Amino acid sequence: MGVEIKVEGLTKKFGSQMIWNDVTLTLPAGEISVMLGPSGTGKSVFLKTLVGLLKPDAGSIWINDRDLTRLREHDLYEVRKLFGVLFQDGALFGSMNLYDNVAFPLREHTKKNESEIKRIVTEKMELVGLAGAEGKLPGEISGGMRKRAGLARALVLDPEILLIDEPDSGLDPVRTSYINQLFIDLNAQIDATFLIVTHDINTARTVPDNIGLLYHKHLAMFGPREMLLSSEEPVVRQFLNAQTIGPIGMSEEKDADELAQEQGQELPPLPPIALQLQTSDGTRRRAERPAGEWCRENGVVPPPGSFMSKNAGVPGVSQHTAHTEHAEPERAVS
Ligand SMILES: Nc1ncnc2c1ncn2[C@@H]1O[C@H](COP(=O)(O)OP(=O)(O)OP(=O)(O)O)[C@@H](O)[C@H]1O
Repeated sequence: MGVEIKVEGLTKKFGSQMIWNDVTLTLPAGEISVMLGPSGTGKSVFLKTLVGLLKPDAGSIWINDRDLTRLREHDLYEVRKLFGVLFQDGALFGSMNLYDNVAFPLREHTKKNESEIKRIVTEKMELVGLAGAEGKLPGEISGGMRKRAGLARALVLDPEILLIDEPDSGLDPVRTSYINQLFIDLNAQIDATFLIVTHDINTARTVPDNIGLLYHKHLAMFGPREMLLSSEEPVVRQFLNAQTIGPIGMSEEKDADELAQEQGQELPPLPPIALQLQTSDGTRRRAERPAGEWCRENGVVPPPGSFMSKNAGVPGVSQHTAHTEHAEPERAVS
C-alpha cells in the first residue's frame, strides 16, 4: 500500500537561479497525481528532489514521519527503497538485455537468488506486457517498449511510491493511451502512490486523481482533478485547455503589452470534464471516486456536458482507447 508524501515549504535554487519557491502539497497515499507546468519550470527537478537525488534549499519532505531532507546518506538509502522511478528515456543499460536490465535492482539491492529473481522479473515483464522480449537489447525495441521495460525495472522492488517523468515523451497518441491505461491498471494492482510529470493534456485530464501546476517559480495550484478542470484561475485554465490566451507566453510570462492586447478577447467556455480512465478489467481502484463527487461536495457547477464521455474535451486532443466502464452514472452533474 502506498504512502503519503507531505511536502512543506520546499524551495530549490541552482546558485542564484530560483527554480521553485515554497512548494507545499500532499500526495495522498495510493492516489495518482500529475504535475504539469511549462518547460523549464522545474518538474524534473521536483521529482529528483522528492527521491533525494537533489537537496532542496529549504522545506521538508515527510514520508512515514521522517523528513527526507534531514536524513543522513545511510538512512536516505533506506527510504529510497520505497521509490520506483521511471526516467524519461527509461534509463536502460544499452549493453544489457531487457531481462538483465529489469533484474539489475534486485541484484544490486537484495540478496535474492537467481531463481527468485527470475520469478520476479518474469512477473513484472508480464505486468507491463513484455513477456517474450527478455532477450532483446534496448536498441532493438521501440520507445514505448523501452518505457515499459523501464517501468518493469521500477517495479521490481515493490515500490510504495512511483515517480514517472514524462512517460509520453516520444510516444505516439495510441501508445500514450496504452501506457496511461497501464498506469491505471498498475495503480489498482499495487496501490502505490504515483506522481507523473507530463506535458500531455489528455493524460492530465483523464488519468490522475490530483493535478498540480508549477508556474513562474511556484506551485500555482494542486488539488483533485475536478477542482482544476473546473477552475477559472487564468494560469490553470490556460494550461489545462492548451490555449494561447492567458498569462503564459511563449517564454513563460507575457509582458504588460501582450496582456493588454488580449483585453476584451472572449475565452472559449471550459470544455466538459471527461470521465476518469478506469481499469481495463473493471476492478475499482481504491482511490477512485464517483464522477462529479468533488464538484457536488464543493458546490461547483462543472462545465455543461461533464462526466458524459471519456474524451478529454480539448479541441485536437485524441480520444482514449476503449476500456471497461463501471456502473457509475454517466450523467452530467449540474
Ligand atoms: N543539476 C542542475 N544544475 C543546474 N541547473 C539545473 C540542474 N538541473 C536542472 N537545472 C535547471 O533547472 C531548471 C528546471 O529544469 P527541469 O528539467 O526540472 O524543468 P522541466 O520543468 O522538467 O522542463 P521540461 O518540461 O522541458 O522537461 C532548468 O532551467 C534547468 O536548466
